[in-house]
Amino acid sequence: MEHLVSSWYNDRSLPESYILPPEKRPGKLTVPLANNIPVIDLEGHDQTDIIQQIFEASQEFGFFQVINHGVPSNLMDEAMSVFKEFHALSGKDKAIETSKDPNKSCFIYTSSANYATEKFHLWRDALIHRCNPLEKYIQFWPEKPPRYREVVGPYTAEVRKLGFRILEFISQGLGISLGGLVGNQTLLVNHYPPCPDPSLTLGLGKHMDPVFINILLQSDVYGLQVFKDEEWIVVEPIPNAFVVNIGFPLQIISNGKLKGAEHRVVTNSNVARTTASYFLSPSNETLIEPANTLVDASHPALYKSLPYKDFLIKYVAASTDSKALEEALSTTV
Ligand SMILES: O=C(O)CCC(=O)C(=O)O
Ligand SMILES: [Fe+2]
Repeated sequence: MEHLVSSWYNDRSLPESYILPPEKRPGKLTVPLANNIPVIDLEGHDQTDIIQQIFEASQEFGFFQVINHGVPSNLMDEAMSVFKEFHALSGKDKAIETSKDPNKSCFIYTSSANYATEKFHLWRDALIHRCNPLEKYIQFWPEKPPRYREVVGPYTAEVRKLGFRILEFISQGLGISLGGLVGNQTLLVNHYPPCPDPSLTLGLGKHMDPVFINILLQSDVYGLQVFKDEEWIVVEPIPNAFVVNIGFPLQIISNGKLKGAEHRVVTNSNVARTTASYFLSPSNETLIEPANTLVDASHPALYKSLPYKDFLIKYVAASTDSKALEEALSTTV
């Protein structure tokens, strides 16, 4: 675990292997707050209104935030505390706590998971584990910090409910049913320590998520940005909100109606940032293809059809280059 950024970053300048080529550097670190992504109140409106707002945000931005979403705020705070405590453990403890499953349903990595082969590294450590069914996977989760399982069990159960509820709203907006297509449900706890030079590196490079949706707890530290109309816009931290984003498989299934938004994470030099992504992914056999009901003579299928497991192979091959992925899957090139 000697490579984990949190094991060595203190008092060091940025090692060369973290310096991005000029065209990949973050550029302006302060980006405009105007034109920010929509904040949707899940309590304050009738269902039709909520569906409409989610649909419009998913079309225009591929991103929105939700408030009054039903996940208790004390559970969100406690989960964030244990996530931070986990990343504050020694490298040795983190290695022990994430090696309980020989099938690797829980593990820790740094940068992009291709540490050994990548051209440059990213300023991030990540804990990842499966969440559902809970009885199957919880035995492989960390036992340090001592409250990890006790807090993260109920937290993931609540976020899962919220995720399915949002997927149902999206289903209704599209007129198709997505809930039955969900396979893996995964928690990814990202940690970005304070960085000696945020202008030269990134926490996460520009990417689209290869999942249906991500329900993100982003804490109170800025860092997440969305690429829209050739500009980076900030996803402002809002107390007790979740950030939701649409992944590329939903862009395909919706035949381009919804947007699998590109996003990235910038670092900062003052404080550590910890975030937790809860991914709802399609099952391996799900055909990732434009839904029949969304294809007609005036809306031809924009994408080829392939099972999710093969989609993932193409996703990995494109190595976060969304244009290459679009080209690999498009019917028109
Ligand atoms: O840490 C963040 O703000 C975003 C994380 C993210 O994009 C991801 O986990 O895919
Ligand atoms: Fe992401």
